[in-house]
Amino acid sequence: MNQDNKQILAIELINVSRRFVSPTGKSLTALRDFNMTVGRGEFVAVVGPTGCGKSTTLNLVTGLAKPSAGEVRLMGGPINGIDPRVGFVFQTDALFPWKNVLDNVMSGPLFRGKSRAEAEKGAKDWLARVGLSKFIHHYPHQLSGGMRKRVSLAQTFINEPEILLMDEPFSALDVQTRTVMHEELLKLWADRKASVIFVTHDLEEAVALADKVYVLTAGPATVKSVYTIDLPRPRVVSEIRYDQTFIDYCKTIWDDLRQEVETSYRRASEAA
Ligand SMILES: Nc1ncnc2c1ncn2[C@@H]1O[C@H](COP(=O)(O)OP(=O)(O)OP(=O)(O)O)[C@@H](O)[C@H]1O
Repeated sequence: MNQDNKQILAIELINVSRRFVSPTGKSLTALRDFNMTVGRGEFVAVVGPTGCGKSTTLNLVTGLAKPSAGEVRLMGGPINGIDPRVGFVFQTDALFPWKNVLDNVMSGPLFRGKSRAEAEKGAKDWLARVGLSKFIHHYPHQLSGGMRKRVSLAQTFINEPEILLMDEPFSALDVQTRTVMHEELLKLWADRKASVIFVTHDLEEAVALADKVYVLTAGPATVKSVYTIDLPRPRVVSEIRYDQTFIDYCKTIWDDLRQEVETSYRRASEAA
């Protein structure tokens, strides 16, 4: 990558608004004057109260949705539909239940025109990296939640995404498995340094993983504050939570986020 390319931002949301029309015909503004930038290789986490507009932000970056106003840019250019440079990991697995683990991971490269031999070699390599070599002939229903999530990571990383969008990918997992998955994700990410937007409700997860944490306001979401997380890498997620700097970041950001969470709850109870 030459110097000029490095300076081009991976993702830009510039003065973006996104409005929806509800089934009753009422207009709802989910995002308002929203600005966000993600540099090349940067890991950005997004936190905000429930229903504020976090997933809507990701949908705009996928190209599945268009902004009502403003502009979304990827790698310095406009978005034209679904971009092959973008990978996704969501809360629910996108695994094909009728395919075994190997075939699930091979499906992306095959779709992108790789030969069966190449796809199989790549899939086996990635499954080894996520510790699932012994399970390649298993079907998704024969795996634990953590193992399925590992398959999802292999399925995503095999396509070598330059941009990785993650929407609460680990929220359905138990606490211990989540910590293991955090470590795995950071290891996979460190090798290739995709540019990441990671949406989560879990502030500690955001601080442990990210270079920057965006705090969103209660809906309509706009950016309330951006924190740079100056914790050294590589990070050991199971230990970082005892680090005083980590605790200080969590406290400071929670003070900021709590006001928005309270606003959101107050509005919900007024509406009820
Ligand atoms: N397709 C749609 N049509 C109408 N309203 C929508 C649509 N998608 C989202 N919304 C509304 O936009 C707002 C933001 O939704 P969004 O899913 O982005 O929030 P979120 O922060 O990701 O929520 P959560 O924290 O619960 O996951 C919500 O009020 C939601 O009801």
